[in-house]
Parts: sequence; structure tokens; C-alpha cells
Amino acid sequence: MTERLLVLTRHGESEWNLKNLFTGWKDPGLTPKGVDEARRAGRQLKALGIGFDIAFTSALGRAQHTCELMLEEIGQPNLATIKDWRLNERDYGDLSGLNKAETAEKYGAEQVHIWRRSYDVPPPAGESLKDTVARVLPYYVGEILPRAMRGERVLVAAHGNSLRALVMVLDGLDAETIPSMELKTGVPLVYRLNADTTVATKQILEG
Ligand SMILES: O=C(O)[C@H](O)COP(=O)(O)O
Repeated sequence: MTERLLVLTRHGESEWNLKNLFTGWKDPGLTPKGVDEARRAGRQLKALGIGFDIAFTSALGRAQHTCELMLEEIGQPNLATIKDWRLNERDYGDLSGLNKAETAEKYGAEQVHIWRRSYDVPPPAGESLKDTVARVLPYYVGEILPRAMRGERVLVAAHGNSLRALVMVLDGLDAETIPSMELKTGVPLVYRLNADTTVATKQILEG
């Protein structure tokens, strides 16, 4: 039987995650903890006997480095990896670089939660999750899903919100339930898909 394996992993902790700064399309690197998280994710997958035929990541360094470290730990350091901006984190617009706690003090915790976790309310000059879905989903359907459907084992190393966009579709979440869904850094989501592209099983490899 064809195995349709799709593994999604948010990048390891970044330098701006540690400083509690809105990051979006800015390009800080991983912290030492983020490097450890990425390597641990690779080791967890290897322990399950999971390897890959193709990897996808974004145009941002924290995701690319996470992908490289995971593949190194799995023993596939030279695996073909496709880097595409459509998997980038949601653009946080004018909030990029601002401290999240200070922003909450200035605009209110509720407003910041809405900017961070709602479906269709964008941060100032940034992307809403709905905007992010509008670029991630077509890329998934056009470039990633066909490979999984023909039995290629696929790794996607990306970002908290570009992956929330994907998980929303895979898990059948809606605008009311997506705000409560968060993805931890460096924790692989292991999906196996049915022939009709729906989700057969999902495993979250908590640290
Ligand atoms: O871009 C960022 O700030 C983080 O990677 C994700 O931010 P969020 O968890 O506030 O959406």
C-alpha cells in the first residue's frame, strides 16, 4: 500500500523568538536552543524509521537551517530541498521587530491576540492568516501534495503561521477554532494521508 507521508515542522527557536519580537519576514537565525530543537526533531524522526524523498522550506534562514539540521540527524544531509517564499512566515508588517509584550501594553492584549491568532484580521500593513492561507494552500496543492500522493515522503520545515495555515486545512479547523491552535518550535507533526488527500493519522512528536 502506498504510504503518503507528510511531516510538518516549525523552525527551532529563533533569536527574535527568544527576545519576544514579532518576526514575520525578517530573517534572524536560530538560537543554540533552536539548533538543539531542530536536531532533536531529526533524531525523533530517525528513531521512528522515518526518512524523506524531498524537503520543502521557506526563503527564510531559520526554517532552512532547521531543515538542514533535521536532515543531517536523519542521515540525509544532501536531500533535495525546495526553498520557496510561499512557505514564509506570515508577514507581520509594521509590527515586525516590535516587542510583543510592549505592543500588548500599547494596543491591549486582546488586540495583539487578534493580530496574532485571528483568521481574517491582519496586523498593520501585514498579512492575516487568511492572506497566508491564500499563498500557502495553492503552493501545497500544486507542489507538495502531488508528491505525497504518489508516495514521496515529504518534509516541510516552515513557520508558526504558514504551517497553521496548512494545519487549518489538514485538520479541518475553521475561523472559530484556529485562534486557539499554536505550533511549538521544533515539534514534528507526522501526517499520513489517504488516497483522497484527507488525513488518515496525525502524530505530534512532543519533545
Ligand atoms: O513571526 C513571528 O513573530 C513568530 O515566528 C510567530 O509569531 P506569533 O507566534 O506571534 O504568530
